[in-house]
Amino acid sequence: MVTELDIRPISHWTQDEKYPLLVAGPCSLETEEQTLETARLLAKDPRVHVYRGGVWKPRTRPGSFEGVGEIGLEWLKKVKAETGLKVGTEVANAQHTEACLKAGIDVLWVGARSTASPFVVQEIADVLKGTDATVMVKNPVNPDVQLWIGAIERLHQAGIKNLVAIHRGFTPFQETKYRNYPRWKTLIELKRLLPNLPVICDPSHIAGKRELLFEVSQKAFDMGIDGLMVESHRDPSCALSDAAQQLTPTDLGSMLDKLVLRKLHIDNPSFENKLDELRNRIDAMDHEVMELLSSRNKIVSQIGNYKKENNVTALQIDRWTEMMNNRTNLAQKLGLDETFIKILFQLIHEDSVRQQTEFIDK
Ligand SMILES: C=C(O[C@@H]1C=C(C(=O)O)C=C[C@H]1O)C(=O)O
Repeated sequence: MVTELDIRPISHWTQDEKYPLLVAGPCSLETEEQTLETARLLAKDPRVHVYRGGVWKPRTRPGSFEGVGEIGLEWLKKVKAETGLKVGTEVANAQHTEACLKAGIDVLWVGARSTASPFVVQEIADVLKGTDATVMVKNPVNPDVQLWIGAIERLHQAGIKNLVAIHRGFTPFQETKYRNYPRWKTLIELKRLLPNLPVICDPSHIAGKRELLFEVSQKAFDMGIDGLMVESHRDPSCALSDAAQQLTPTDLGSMLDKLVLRKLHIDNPSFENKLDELRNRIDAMDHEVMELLSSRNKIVSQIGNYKKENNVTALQIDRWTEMMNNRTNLAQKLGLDETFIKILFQLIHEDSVRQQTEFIDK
């Protein structure tokens, strides 16, 4: 179900119509000096809106650097006073949230592990009730769009209107080149279900390494993302957390220079006309594809009928294997992506078998 939540655009709280939103800063605040020096370097770039810095770090296993705690909020206050940047940090419970409200932290975000826990999100929302806080919600660690939406709804029910979702990738279940694999189809689904929710991308947690940051960020802009949250440290080689994925403020600037920003729409009638013409052709083709699928289905049910009369199984594994080989060869010849064709025919085949078993067992 598509829901129209009363969510404000990012420009409402950044007071800046110049998209995209850029949130940058170290993974963790380590010392007052590191906090301020990194902030001074980042503040030189007018593209940076919010200075981020982790104060309470949710670490996978105990024993690693778990953040400096509340003293970090004092350092963020100094950053705000000195540079004029908005400041933000991650909150993972009611106590963190209260401390941030007291310190006047402008932007709070809920981390991926917290988003996965409705109790945690609710406790944060309860503290924020009645405030005009700005809250960003990272995707849960698993690609569950409803859980992500649920967290956003809990905050919205508490009256929070400055909401932003952050795509930071999902925990991989097998070896991938990413630390957390990006799953653009989950993002597309989120945008479909909550059309007015701004969404930004955290390429640092997706990439896990500096070298991949550019390609992930560009892909995010190609998908129409509203901004980026990027980890940046004055000297990443000495960072106490996420050393491999942070950029110096200078390298962040160079990366931003190279990124091509794209708009959802442009005001150009001849572009619109050409697009309409091509989209009409796609509509006609999709129509034909569906008519062909419907005709295919009729043959599948005729075959189902014969199978029932002759007590033959619905699933015919030899025929299916032969078909798969034939379809993937054809995909190659036609320049179609083999994996896509495999998945497409798996779906078609699954549906045929479902139809036939339902009919045979009736
Ligand atoms: C249609 C049939 O039944 C099943 C469905 C198939 C299909 O959708 O093409 C192929 C093999 C069978 O597993 C058939 O036996 O040919």
